[in-house]
Amino acid sequence: MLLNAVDAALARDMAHAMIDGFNRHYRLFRTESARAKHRFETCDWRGQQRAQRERIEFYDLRVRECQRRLEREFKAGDQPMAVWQQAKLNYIGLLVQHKQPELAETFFNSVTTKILHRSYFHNDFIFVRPAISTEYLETDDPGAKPTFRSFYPSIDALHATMAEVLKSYDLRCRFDDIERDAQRVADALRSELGTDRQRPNFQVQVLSNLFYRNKGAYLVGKLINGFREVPFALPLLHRDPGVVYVDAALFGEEDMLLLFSFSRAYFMVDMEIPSGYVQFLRSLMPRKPRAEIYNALGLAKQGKNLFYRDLLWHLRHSTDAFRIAPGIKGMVMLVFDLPSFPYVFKVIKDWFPPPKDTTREQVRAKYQLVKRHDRVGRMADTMEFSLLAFPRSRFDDALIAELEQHAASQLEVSDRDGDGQTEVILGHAYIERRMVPLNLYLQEAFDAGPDDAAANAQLEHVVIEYGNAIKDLVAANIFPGDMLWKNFGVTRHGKVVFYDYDEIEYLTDCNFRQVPAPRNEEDEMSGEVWYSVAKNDVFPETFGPFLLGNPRVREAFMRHHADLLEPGFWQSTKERIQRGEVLDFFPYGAHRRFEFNGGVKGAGELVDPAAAQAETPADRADTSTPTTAEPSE
Ligand SMILES: Nc1ncnc2c1ncn2[C@@H]1O[C@H](COP(=O)(O)OP(=O)(O)OP(=O)(O)O)[C@@H](O)[C@H]1O
Repeated sequence: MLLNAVDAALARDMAHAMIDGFNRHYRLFRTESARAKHRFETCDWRGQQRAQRERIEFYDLRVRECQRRLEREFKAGDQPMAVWQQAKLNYIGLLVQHKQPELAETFFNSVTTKILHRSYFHNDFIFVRPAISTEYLETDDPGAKPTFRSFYPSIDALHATMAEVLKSYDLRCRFDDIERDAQRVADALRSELGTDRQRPNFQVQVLSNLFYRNKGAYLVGKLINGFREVPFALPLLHRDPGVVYVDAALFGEEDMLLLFSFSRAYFMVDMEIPSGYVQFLRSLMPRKPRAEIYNALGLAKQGKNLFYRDLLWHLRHSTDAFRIAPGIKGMVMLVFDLPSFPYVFKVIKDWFPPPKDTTREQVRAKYQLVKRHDRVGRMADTMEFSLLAFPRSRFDDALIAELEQHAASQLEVSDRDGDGQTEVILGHAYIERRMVPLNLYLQEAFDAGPDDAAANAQLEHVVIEYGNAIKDLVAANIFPGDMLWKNFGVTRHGKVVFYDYDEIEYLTDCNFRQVPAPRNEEDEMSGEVWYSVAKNDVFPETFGPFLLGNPRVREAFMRHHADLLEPGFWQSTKERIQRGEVLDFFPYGAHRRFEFNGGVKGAGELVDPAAAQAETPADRADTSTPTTAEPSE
């Protein structure tokens, strides 16, 4: 439809206002991410954590600002479809030379749906698929570093190249001993190559900016030898304030997946061309969806947008049915999944049976707390959706009955968009990665019987992991509240991760108490709690009966984690946090540290099985082993 001159100018101005809004957003996002370097250099750990938390809010603030401007200056909500269509076309024109076109498209969607959602439920104005390609995008700024850089060492002089690489980041810190670190990294790289001979195409490629998270900076790249590519990441830590060293060399897709896990805080990286970073990272982790990579880089809305596209695509190419998730049903959350898709969908129930004493708002606040908190590799990240629509034909009847019974307020079964298909529309839902519920995982080991060595090893491993998960959460100031096995899941890497957030509290808000001695025989024989209990009182000695009914589990647990049943452990951790200690949680075990094993991958596992399991050595070794996570103050 042709627009008159006034409307054409309006559409053009709307597109400009929209891109101004996005550019302001990305400038602030990038500046905050770039400042991570200075915070790392000056050991400003509290500042780093604060910035990580606060950056999460940036997007919604900028979307609201832009929405207000469009409504105020252009009465955008009242404009006819033709103006919106033209505004979108103009916007596409503005993205042709843009360096973050995919993010700008998502921003357009966010602002547009906010303004138009009341007027048009079904609208054609958003970017359902990308209009602008991000392929081969690179910086035009002659002074800027490209997204990644290549170095061409010889296999025997790898250490010299690695020293050059380490220096190239211009960190305003002194390396403790750069020659030693470069040598260690070169040795580790060579040992990864094994007996492979050097091929003509032998190079090291590294992303041009470091990845910052909490107390660490990570150099990410790959070694290429002929057709073989070895992904690697080098964690840099401070030995003393201002003196840094390379703590370990992480290799291969599995190590990268742990580094970029959905259960950790988002990285801060200064990226002019985020799609270039994503593409490079994807070459290191081909099985990780791009949605999750964007998430890990703190670009959560892009992650969510891509996830939703992946979900629609998956639905289009699968035929299985949504079903109630395996495991023990929640009292607060109704959980379902699609067997062919590796995520679960969680809807808050309309009411909660006793002893649950919470509200929908409180549950949402707890999920929000987790989103903003450092998840330390032990809490699953969630994406929050409203008005999620699925074809009714993909739901089994038992699940619909369950939704009608427990979450009717969130359920609509209708053909709202008038396309002739009945849909299930959920008012609000969380989506998170699917894991194997720990109770089911343990049951498999029980079913195999006590003589099955593999099952015994599996049992021991997850019991150790379970205790480690709790200790990590506790060190991060999180009291999980409900620690039953069913509230934890086991990831593909055998890691135990917590996912039930409705009862979590800050550790510092809890009061850990010893069970008082019985006053008389009546107290002693009483099956009831005879002593007074205040709201946030916790009695660690009472955990045992709930958790350790199975003798095999009990035996393994008591061998590794008996301290969890003593109030002293909890109290002393609480005191450390109250003293202001900032602990960090590193995405690799103690056995991977150069100073622990000389940098040889796989060595050390035999030295101390418990430490080898541990990904955060400091926190459970607060007394003995050298640590990677040291208190900052
Ligand atoms: N990420 C996940 N992967 C696999 N299964 C999951 C996941 N999250 C939840 N579940 C399944 O759904 C069940 C209920 O989930 P969740 O613990 O979040 O609900 P809840 O209502 O908060 O539980 P509770 O009654 O213990 O408070 C779990 O016991 C588990 O079986």
